[in-house]
Amino acid sequence: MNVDKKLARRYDLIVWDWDGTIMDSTPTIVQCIQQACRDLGFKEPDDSLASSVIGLGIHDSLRRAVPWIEPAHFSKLTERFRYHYLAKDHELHLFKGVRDLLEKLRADGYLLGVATGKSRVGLDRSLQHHQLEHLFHETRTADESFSKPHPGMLLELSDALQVPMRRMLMIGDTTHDLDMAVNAGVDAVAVTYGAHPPDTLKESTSLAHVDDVPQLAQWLDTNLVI
Ligand SMILES: O=C(O)COP(=O)(O)O
Repeated sequence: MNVDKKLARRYDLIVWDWDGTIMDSTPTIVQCIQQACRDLGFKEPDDSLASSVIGLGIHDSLRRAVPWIEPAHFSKLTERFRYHYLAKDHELHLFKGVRDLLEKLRADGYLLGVATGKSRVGLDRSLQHHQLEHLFHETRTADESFSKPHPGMLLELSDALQVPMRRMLMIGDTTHDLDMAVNAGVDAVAVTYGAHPPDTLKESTSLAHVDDVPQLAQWLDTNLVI
């Protein structure tokens, strides 16, 4: 490898959000939240409210999506959500072009990580199903670490891979991802093809907003090096 090129890199570690950034899962998560409410006879959140909570981890997500129900009902609601999500999990697909992009970044020598609101079991199942495990150096899930927007997952990735915050880049589709990056002092790029509407993302701090995977690849190609 060309030493000059290595020295000119702006980032060493690229941390990815999972749902809505790598995995095209927003509509499914929204439907499962709504179906879980219907199962139990609760008023369901509309699409916008249900989408807004994606990424916060299952417990915080449901509490924010369905604030009108008694706390005692949340464990049952969580169980119904999991039931519906598990039935659909294997039908979900990656956003077109993401696999190639991850493979290229890995081949170019970047460290790759995941910071997700998913559970460890859910992330590992998805990594395995899509045969992506070999691409990521470290992953963090909200149930084993900290929920977004707490910076804990990024701090742990920094520690585990020995990469300072200023050498990390976060890629995510929600304000929760971008706020986590701000709280950790990490640069971020927003993708607008996931759970949160572009207008909401544009109010958050990030280096750029990209509308699809080819645009993301183009942005990375130009901006990963100085
Ligand atoms: O809340 C979820 O399950 C999705 O989590 P993520 O968007 O942080 O990957």
